[in-house]
Amino acid sequence: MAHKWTDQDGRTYPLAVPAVTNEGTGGTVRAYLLNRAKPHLPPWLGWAGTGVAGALGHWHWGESAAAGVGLTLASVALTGATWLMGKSTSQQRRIHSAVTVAAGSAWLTAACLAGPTAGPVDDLYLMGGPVVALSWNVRMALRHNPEGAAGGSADGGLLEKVGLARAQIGAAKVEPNRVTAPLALEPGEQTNDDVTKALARIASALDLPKSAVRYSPDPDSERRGDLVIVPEDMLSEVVEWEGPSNLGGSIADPLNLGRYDDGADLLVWLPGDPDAGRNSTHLLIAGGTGSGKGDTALNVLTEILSRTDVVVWFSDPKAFQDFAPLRAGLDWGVEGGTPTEVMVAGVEAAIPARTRWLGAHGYRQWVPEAAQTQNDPAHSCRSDGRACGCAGMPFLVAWFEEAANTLRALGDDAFTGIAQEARSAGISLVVSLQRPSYDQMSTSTRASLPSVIALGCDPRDEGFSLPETVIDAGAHPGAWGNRRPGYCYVVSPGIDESRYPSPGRTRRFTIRAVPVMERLAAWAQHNGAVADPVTAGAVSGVAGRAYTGRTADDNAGQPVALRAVRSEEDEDMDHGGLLVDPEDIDIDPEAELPDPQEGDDAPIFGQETGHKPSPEEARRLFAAALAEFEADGHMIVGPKDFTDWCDRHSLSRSWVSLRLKEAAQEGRLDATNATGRWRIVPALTAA
Ligand SMILES: Nc1ncnc2c1ncn2[C@@H]1O[C@H](COP(=O)(O)OP(=O)(O)OP(=O)(O)O)[C@@H](O)[C@H]1O
Repeated sequence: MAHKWTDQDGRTYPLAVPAVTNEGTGGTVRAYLLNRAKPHLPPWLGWAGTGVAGALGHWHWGESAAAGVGLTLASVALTGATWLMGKSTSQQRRIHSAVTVAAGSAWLTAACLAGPTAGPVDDLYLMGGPVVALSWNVRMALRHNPEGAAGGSADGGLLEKVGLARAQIGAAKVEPNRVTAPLALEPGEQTNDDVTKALARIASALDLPKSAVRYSPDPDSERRGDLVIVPEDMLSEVVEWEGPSNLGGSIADPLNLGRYDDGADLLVWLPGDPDAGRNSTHLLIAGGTGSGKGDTALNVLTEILSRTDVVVWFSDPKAFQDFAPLRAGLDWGVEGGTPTEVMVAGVEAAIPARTRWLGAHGYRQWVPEAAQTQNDPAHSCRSDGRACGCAGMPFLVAWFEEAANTLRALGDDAFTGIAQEARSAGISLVVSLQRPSYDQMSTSTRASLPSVIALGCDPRDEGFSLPETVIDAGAHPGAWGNRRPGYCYVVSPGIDESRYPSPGRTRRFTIRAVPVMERLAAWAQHNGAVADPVTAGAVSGVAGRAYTGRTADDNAGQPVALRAVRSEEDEDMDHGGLLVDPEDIDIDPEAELPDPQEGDDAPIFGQETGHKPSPEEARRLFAAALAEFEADGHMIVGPKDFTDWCDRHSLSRSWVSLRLKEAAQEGRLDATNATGRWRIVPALTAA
């Protein structure tokens, strides 16, 4: 009979599976029932066979004593063999098999020797046989129960195939392109680790990529968790950046960097949130060459610059190759080398000043209200409890592009210290690396960056980018290399931990994005925050003119607060004072300061070579050189910066080295974390 189905429009389709229909012949129904009953027949055939064997055995061996001994021994041996062979199966099945064989062979022995109808032998056959056969039928029926109610796994053998037999899958939650199945493992036998080790095999069994299968262990149980399967890669479509997600919002609002593979927004928070019990964080952007690190950084930076209560200090040794269109929106932008060292010193100086200010205004950590004028008596620094009206303090993002050299020069302890203290000062550090590996950044420095955007990398570097637990749960940025630009895993406070192993993708920046970025930078210049007097004062105290507020070539856009600081500086100068860190107040920077006039008269450059200056003249030249460096904003110096100068004045670098130490004792210089490098203490009277 042909099985067909006709739809409402009269179209006919062949049916792949033979259907049982009401109009079917008796033959069809019989065949169906026989088909269903077939698997249950073997125990009954065994019962019938044992009966026949008993009758034949009695006819043959009924009178033989030797046969009696042989049959008994054979029965014991068969039962023992069954028990031994059942070792690899479940305990329950082993006992069931052994009891069946023992009962069958004992009855057969009795039937052969005494006769199948003697005494209770026939009754035992008629009552015991069907019970044993039925027990096997029941066992089979339960094993095929589609709900898995009897304890077998209902995964169609998948878990057995991947070595997780006896684990149980609960009711799966099915969403578009995502199946989440709770998994319960065999108590005492299996652990969550066994599942993470089996993830690649599960992906293979399902014919999916490794990254499509993840496991989120239940933090409260070593044998429970969620198996998440995302069959289709919904991230393959490239999404271009068209503009910031929340122009004019607060930095406390999430930064929207792209999307996850289920279409959800990829969000990151930099400041903490006391209500949510979340701390502020520092962010590492890690990815191999061509992984889309540059575009990812642009996603982060454009989001930050679109908020009104944050300022950004940005160091880029690659001369703003990628970030040029946004430069005007930065409060301070520097290139690599010494200016970056100065920026690090600036951050170090800003930390205590900002922490003090936050504490004085009753903030335990930075919150958006701290960025507003302090009109709330609850956040007053006045002792009489009235509102103080102090200018607000915007959040500060200090960003170090391609930071490996900077961090190495700074040293682990110094960086760890800065990172730790910055969080309570309303400062987030953002660090990007050329290559995510431990030869670029030490373990302890890595550990002080709690958040990461991990883009494609070399498989050997996965352990650097992501925490082990996230890799175990199925995250593999190494599988992408540079073939999937913008694909990333994000680990950061505020994101549900079960999301950590889910891949996301940031947006792509093309040439079309450039004018939009330029408009954003111009917008930020006029609508974004400017450094508050406390931060600007602290950084000017170490960076002097190197700190520009906004960018070096943007005097018109100099922030209002900074202008205020500058005029305070002028006042200080009138009174012969200096704007210095309170800690430095007892240093007398006047001690060996060059006379500016004299400095002008004594040209640093253009001296006749070969003329060796007198010791007094040499010292004067040296002081003038320091003043010149300062005027240029070259605030961190070491002997190597004096190489040309030494040649011109026939002085040695070791002489310079000694003078530098001397100047440090006199307070003109301050030690940095790098040996032989000194920070010029600004002498605002110079130049
Ligand atoms: N989210 C994305 N979607 C699609 N393509 C992207 C995405 N991000 C970046 N790309 C593309 O991938 C390529 C490499 O990106 P990018 O230059 O940002 O990588 P990189 O990691 O910064 O590399 P390098 O370290 O060499 O500068 C570029 O052609 C870029 O347009």
